[in-house]
Amino acid sequence: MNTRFTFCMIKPDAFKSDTVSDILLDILKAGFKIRGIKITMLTKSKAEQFYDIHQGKEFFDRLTTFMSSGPVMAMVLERPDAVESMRKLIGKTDPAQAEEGTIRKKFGSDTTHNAVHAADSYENAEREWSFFFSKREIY
Ligand SMILES: Nc1ncnc2c1ncn2[C@@H]1O[C@H](COP(=O)(O)OP(=O)(O)OP(=O)(O)O)[C@@H](O)[C@H]1O
Repeated sequence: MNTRFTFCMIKPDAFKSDTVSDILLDILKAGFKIRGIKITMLTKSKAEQFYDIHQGKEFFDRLTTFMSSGPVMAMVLERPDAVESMRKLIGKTDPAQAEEGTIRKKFGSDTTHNAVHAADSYENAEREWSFFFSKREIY
């Protein structure tokens, strides 16, 4: 298993130029290299596929409607211990409970509009970047 790579996505609520650039700065300052980057918009059905694991949960429709409501920035990131480092950098799911200085604390509003997604395992990271990138789009 390669522990140098992870997947991250800036969600539609944070897709404003100031916020995007601040989040990118936080990611770069944490020592990540950007190996793939793409701005796209998910259809409702693509968002449902991406969050398939949450099918049936109370928030599933809210989450997938929000995720298909505007542009997202998908990224493949590299640094040692990539998944753990990125999860630490984004903070807890609910911005109100996220640690000071984390991306969700600074830029998220609530549990749905929480600014960023980051993969929670190396297996999921690969599944998630394959959803957005072909091999030749990762440098
Ligand atoms: N109770 C909830 N109410 C509303 N939205 C929720 C709730 N729990 C999770 N979500 C949404 O679903 C996403 C995925 O949930 P998960 O439990 O995987 O959290 P996470 O791993 O911190 O977030 P992500 O997968 O986006 O990085 C969350 O980021 C959030 O946007």
